[in-house]
Amino acid sequence: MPRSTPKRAARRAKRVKYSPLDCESLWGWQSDDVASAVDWEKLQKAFDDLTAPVLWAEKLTFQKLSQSLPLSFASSAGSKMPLLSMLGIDRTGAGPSLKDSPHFVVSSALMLQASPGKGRGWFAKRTLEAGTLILLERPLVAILDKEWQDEVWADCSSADTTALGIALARSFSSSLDAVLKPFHPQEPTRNSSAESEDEDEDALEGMKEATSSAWQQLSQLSQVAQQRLQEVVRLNALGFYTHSEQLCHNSNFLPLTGSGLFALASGFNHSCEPSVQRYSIGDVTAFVTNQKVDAGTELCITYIESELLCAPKSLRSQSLNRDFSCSCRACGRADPVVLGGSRTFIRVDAQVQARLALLPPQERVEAIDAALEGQMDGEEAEEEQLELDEVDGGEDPQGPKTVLLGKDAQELRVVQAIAFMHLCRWEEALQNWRRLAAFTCHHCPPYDEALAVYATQAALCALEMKREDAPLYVNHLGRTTPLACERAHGATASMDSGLSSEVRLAVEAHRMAFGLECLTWRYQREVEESMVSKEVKEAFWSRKPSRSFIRL
Ligand SMILES: C[S@@+](CC[C@H](N)C(=O)[O-])C[C@H]1O[C@@H](n2cnc3c(N)ncnc32)[C@H](O)[C@@H]1O
Repeated sequence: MPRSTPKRAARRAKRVKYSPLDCESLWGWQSDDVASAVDWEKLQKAFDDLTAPVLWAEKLTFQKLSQSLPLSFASSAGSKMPLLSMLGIDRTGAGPSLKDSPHFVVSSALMLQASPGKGRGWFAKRTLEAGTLILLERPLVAILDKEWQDEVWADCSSADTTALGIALARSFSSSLDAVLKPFHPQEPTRNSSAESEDEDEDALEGMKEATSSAWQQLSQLSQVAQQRLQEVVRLNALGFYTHSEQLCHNSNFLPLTGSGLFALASGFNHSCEPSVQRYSIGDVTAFVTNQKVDAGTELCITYIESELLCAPKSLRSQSLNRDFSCSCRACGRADPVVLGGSRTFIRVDAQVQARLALLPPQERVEAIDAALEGQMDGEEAEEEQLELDEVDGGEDPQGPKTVLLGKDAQELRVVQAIAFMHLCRWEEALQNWRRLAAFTCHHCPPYDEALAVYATQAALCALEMKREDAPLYVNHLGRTTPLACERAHGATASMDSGLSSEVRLAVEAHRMAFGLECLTWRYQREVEESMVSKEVKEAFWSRKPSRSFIRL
């Protein structure tokens, strides 16, 4: 794709109108029960309206997105809270003129307090059950990835935070100090550059030119203010990604991927064993406990991709790349596999997956079998030479030189499971989905969203197998006659006991990952675009147990 020149990018940036935001006037809702306080129907309808037109993503900007998705209340139980009061900051003005649209809904069980060795952090005031929605927040400012993808510097590793920094400076130019006040770091940190050594030099140069021209437009920003702003963004920005884990249609929502600065959520510290996970609907980001959290315990999220949490410690810390080393329980344990020195990692990224997807399904199945046995050739795999820190036990001379990390094996098994479904090999597909789910249960944080996705696909395959076995069903490749439909309904009633466990697992995993029951609207396209038959899709929805079914 042709990249625009820095001059053109700067001209375009000039045209975008940023409305200044003032933290004094921002407010939200504090409630004992966040999930019941929010008007989900309204949010879902607005999301559907936004994404329904064929070219909905054309010209979509963060500003348009945030204006399109309302955060409103279904119940009036709770109280209005100014943002700054939530952050424990005294307000200077005569008092906020609270604007109509709220920025967050936060649980009354949350408390921001000092966390030894980490600055501040969010703690639970009372015991929280797993699957509790504790915070729903939209960013103070954000930028969609598609808004800077044409820039010359788009390939630099810190491009997203640079873009966010510029957007922040433009939005808050009049009151930047006040806006940045609550954010870490209060003092400049040493490792202020996140640029990696192997960056493309042209891209880096382009980024420097473009950003310096953008900063020049913000002439009121002193060098010190610029540095503070860049640090705040680097250490607090959170990515958002709508429907990230979904397999069949996740690319439909790629334009909703971006980075934002969240005033309340930036109080969460990192752990490689996080007790809180997050998901987004556009820029509205939800935080949910994934385990029971006792009163007085700190609530942590992960700053790295959740798939990487099962990778060796040294890889986790390379990916973290912040102003601290993690000393969570997982980092205190020795890695189960001894790795040291130089290893070639087979990296299964989106390009590798796309290349595999181009193979006919049977060849794809075979290529992945070979890859899982460590025989992936350079055509299919991106190889990456990584120097690992020695971990306990030193280097194992017998150890493999080529390593396929668990998270990458997972990616391959997903592609293979989909290939099995293409081939109507439901039993093998089911085994893959179950294996994926089992790995997620053992190695990822509890109730990772991936589990809900794998369990959904497993349930669909199980239904499909049952359907093919049952003589009363017509083959899905043939036509369904009214008689067959009638008989099929009789058959599905008797299938309940055997299959409800697969479907129930999917529903339960989903309920816990999201902190609410939104299966139908969140997973509709995932199920609709799955390769199973129409009857199975209908059976899946009709078998969805009611809430009373679900043990929390
Ligand atoms: C988004 S802020 C989190 C809130 C921050 N502690 C505060 O006081 O505002 C991120 C910063 O918190 C600190 N931090 C987060 N997790 C940490 C951890 N596990 N150990 C030590 N410091 C941590 C680091 O300084 C990091 O750059």
